[in-house]
Amino acid sequence: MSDDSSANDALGTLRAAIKQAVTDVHEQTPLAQSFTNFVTINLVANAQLAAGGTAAMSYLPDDVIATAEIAGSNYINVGTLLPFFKDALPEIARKLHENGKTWVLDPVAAGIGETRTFILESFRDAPPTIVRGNASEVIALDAMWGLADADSTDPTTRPAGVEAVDEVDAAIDAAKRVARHLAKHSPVGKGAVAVSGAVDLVTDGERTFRLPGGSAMMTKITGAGCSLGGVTATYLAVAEPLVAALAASLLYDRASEIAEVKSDGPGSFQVALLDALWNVTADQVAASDIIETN
Ligand SMILES: Nc1ncnc2c1ncn2[C@@H]1O[C@H](COP(=O)(O)OP(=O)(O)OP(=O)(O)O)[C@@H](O)[C@H]1O
Ligand SMILES: Cc1ncsc1CCO
Ligand SMILES: [Mg+2]
Repeated sequence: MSDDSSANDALGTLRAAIKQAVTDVHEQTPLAQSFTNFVTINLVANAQLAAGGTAAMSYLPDDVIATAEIAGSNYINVGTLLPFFKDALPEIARKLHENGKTWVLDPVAAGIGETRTFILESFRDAPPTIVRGNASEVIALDAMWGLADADSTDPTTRPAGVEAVDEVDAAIDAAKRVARHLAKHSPVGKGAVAVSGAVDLVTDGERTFRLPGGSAMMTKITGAGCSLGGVTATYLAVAEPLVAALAASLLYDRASEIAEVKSDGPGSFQVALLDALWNVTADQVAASDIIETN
């Protein structure tokens, strides 16, 4: 840990809140409900359990809205789309908003296809509390919601399937704009954006942090990002958005480092990742490198 001394107090407060969030999840086993893709649904639920929370997967609006009454937070991931999602997801977002419920969005493959674009655009005025995506997805969402200045363009950006083609740093300005937009509409008055990659980036629109570490093996299993979104919702059940996003991303970085050492390829890596999510301590998460940036 090598924090700049002038920033020590603020970072110290944040570390204490991160440690508290990890501890609270283990002590309170909060439920985070997920409406998530069919590729990685099992990993999402298992990762939420391994982090200390509980899971429930729902798809029909009345079921999602009823379950949200007993859940601490919620998670929506648009990775795989079915015809009814086009009506269901805008309705679910609107009702979560009306009912003052917090939720995390993973805008998987943002920018691809009319249906996905329609759904993601509908979230603009009933937005999530946290967006967790890769750089390409966050850049696409910022553009879709029209948050960028009219004169700023990013010619390198294009839809990227479910994998990122953009570097995390290319998404800093977009992430800050999206975070400020989320905060404006948030039921808890605050929002956050987590951009994953080799060095993760987390911002609440005011403060921005780089989180180094993790494992490149995360890109060799499916659902590392999806399950990180689910675990972010687990933490959002007990903590404010910035703390939840930081705690989840840091837990994933520490757990994936341990899993890489213990495993022998993608199959055993996924198993080792679940074990490590379970075994990493609140102190280990809170002691991680956190680099505040502009
Ligand atoms: N090159 C890398 N080195 C270290 N960690 C990485 C690297 N790439 C991704 N990660 C980690 O993997 C996790 C998921 O991030 P990633 O950017 O792969 O999400 P994603 O593209 O949405 O994944 P998916 O869609 O497959 O679920 C994060 O914890 C991130 O820190
Ligand atoms: C592979 C894949 N396809 C749709 S969602 C998903 C999981 C990773 O985002
Ligand atoms: Mg993804």
